[in-house]
Amino acid sequence: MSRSAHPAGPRHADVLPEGHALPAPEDLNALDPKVWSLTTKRADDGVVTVAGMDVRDLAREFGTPAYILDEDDLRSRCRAWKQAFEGSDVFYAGKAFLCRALVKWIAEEGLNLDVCSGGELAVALSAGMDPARIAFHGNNKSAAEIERAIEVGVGRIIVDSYEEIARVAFAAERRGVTQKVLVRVTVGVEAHTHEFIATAHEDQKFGLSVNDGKAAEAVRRVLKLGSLELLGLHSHIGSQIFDTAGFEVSARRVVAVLAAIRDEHGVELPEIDLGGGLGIAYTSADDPQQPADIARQLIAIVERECAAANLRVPRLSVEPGRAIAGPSTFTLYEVGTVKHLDGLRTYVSVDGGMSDNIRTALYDAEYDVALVSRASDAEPMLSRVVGKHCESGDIVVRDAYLPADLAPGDLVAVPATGAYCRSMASNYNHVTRPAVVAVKDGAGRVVVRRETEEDLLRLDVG
Ligand SMILES: Cc1ncc(COP(=O)(O)O)c(C=O)c1O
Ligand SMILES: N[C@@H](CCCC[NH3+])C(=O)O
Repeated sequence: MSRSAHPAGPRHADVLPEGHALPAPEDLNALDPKVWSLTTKRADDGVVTVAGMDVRDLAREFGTPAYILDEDDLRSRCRAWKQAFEGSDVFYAGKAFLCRALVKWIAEEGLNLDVCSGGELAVALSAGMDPARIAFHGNNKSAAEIERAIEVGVGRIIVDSYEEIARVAFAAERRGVTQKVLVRVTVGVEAHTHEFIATAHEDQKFGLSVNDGKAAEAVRRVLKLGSLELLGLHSHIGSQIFDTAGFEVSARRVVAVLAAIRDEHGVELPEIDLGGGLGIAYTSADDPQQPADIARQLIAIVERECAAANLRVPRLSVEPGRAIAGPSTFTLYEVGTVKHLDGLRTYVSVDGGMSDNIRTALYDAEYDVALVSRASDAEPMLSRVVGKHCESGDIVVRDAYLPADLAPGDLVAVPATGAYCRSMASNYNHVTRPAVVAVKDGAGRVVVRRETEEDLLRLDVG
């Protein structure tokens, strides 16, 4: 199990015991390439740079906190997925992080896009994404969202309930079109990840169960409806997964359903989508799989299972989100206060918090953190990096070592925050959400601007 995603419940004692599991790193100035983006480096003067830009200049020009997105890193991950899944389709999962610049990058790199709300669809369309390359997800799409998706011609809708099958069929019929759909099936896999982000066990809201026959009934219904074309089946077992056994079981069970459909209806469905979920390294202790490895395993299983069932091999899709966006970005914060609690730990308060990264509070996620505006030879200091919110659970990094000479005004950065941080950001305490700054070849540009108080007040029309 990953250190970054584990079952809910207390994991750390408030005070780490003697010889605790978090040894101080040998070199506090080192940046582990596993968790930092491709072009992030510590220069000879001790200051960290990304895409050739000094983090102090980034802070001066764009303010803090800021999500600093390394465009070369993100694009190189798109390419790695595209190459690994040659002959299959890669849909980037926009829920991880979505903005217009990113839509353009993934489209240029040959990826398709998975959206799961009308809002995500709107961003994609406004960036000029070809609707035919969009897959529309969601367990409770509204009638208006379905209408719009069909009106603009999204390539596929992943249907998630009986009600939705009827709604999509009706909307397509009214428009006189045939809508391509996949049925989302629940294959009964207990993915090894945090319970909130596992999605293929029986007791949950997503999909239609294979075990209790609801998936088979959904297929029957879709096949009867002339305004729907059943492309195939979809399965997504969860997120931040390191153990690939879950993906393998899922692939095997989905192919078994294809065989059952062939036996019952005499049709061989042309596609399967095995979702996203590949874990990334949040700390040096995490050891994620590479896209090429996961591709090799999945393709081999699907081919083997199809051969055994005497089925044509369907076209495969995958939907990585975190594995593409996550490692590309670090959050840059300025230290505001450093509070030493005798015999306990040091609380380092930064100028953001749970409003820009809810993952620590929500999933007990673990992160790395480093002093980036200078190097330091000071002793390691057990620290908790906390935000500025009115809440004790406002923790960004639960346990980490920072140099003991850390002081207000220093810049610290938390790596691997490109996925599910800006996209889950909030305005708690009326804190404005940070900018996303894309850096490339020695230049930075704002791709999502920082919110202002004016933005907050614009919605307050009372
Ligand atoms: C249907 C679906 N596809 C893809 C993803 C992306 O997952 P991840 O970011 O873990 O790759 C998710 C989120 O878990 C999802 O629900
Ligand atoms: N938001 C979650 C993952 C959910 C994935 C979307 N189905 C996370 O930060 O890990």
